[in-house]
Amino acid sequence: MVDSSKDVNGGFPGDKKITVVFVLGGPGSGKGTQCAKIVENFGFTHLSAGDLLRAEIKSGSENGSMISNMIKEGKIVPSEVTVELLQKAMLESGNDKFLIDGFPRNEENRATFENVTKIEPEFILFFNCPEEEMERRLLSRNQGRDDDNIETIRKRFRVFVESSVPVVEYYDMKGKVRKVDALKPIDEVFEAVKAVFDPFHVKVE
Ligand SMILES: Nc1ncnc2c1ncn2[C@@H]1O[C@H](COP(=O)(O)OP(=O)(O)O)[C@@H](O)[C@H]1O
Ligand SMILES: Nc1ccn([C@@H]2O[C@H](COP(=O)(O)OP(=O)(O)O)[C@@H](O)[C@H]2O)c(=O)n1
Ligand SMILES: [Mg+2]
Repeated sequence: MVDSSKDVNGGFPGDKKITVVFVLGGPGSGKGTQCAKIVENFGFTHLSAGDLLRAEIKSGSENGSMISNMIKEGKIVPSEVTVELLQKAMLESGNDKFLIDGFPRNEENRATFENVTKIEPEFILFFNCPEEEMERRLLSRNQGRDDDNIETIRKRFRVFVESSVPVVEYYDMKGKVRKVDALKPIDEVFEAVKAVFDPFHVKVE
């Protein structure tokens, strides 16, 4: 018998509704920082595409050196790799609500996720931040990342403007973008983030 639920639910078991929020914004805009706070306050699982790719390098996967080279150059890793990692993490989590951070970063990311999972995001949380502030934050992030050097940062900003902003514009045309001023202090940014999540009644006590 053909299980048609697979076609409408991205391979997730049964007909459980899957809620996905894409969290976008330039490098250093505060996506990871705010996602951690959303997880503390609401019942979401945080999946950072960049973290999953870095974990894949560490695991000694055959794609490791390709991923590592692309990250050092600030380039976007082929979508089939990233979408597979995201889908695996979603299934393993057992949750039905996901913050997908740093994805989709280009049209190919967006189309591949849509084709593979058939999931349409609930909304896009977008952190708006000037480049000079993002540059300052990245240069003092101190997480030992190979790509937080000024040369790679400039490349990442360029990729953001050329490839990622068009994805945000695509969703903006659909009325799905919730834009937040990310230049403010962390707690003030989170106040604005909470206002975006509250109407969705997803808070867990
Ligand atoms: N609103 C903020 N004001 C000042 N610094 C911030 C703010 N949000 C995040 N940071 C800091 O900036 C750096 C980048 O934040 P991060 O959350 O890793 O951004 P992203 O995931 O978008 O690259 C981190 O060192 C973080 O502590
Ligand atoms: N969807 C994605 C997300 C990240 N990446 C790669 O991972 C790098 C770091 O992404 P990240 O989201 O951790 O970076 P930040 O925006 O958090 O600083 C990107 O510059 C890309 O090289 C990717 O190829 N595809
Ligand atoms: Mg991040």
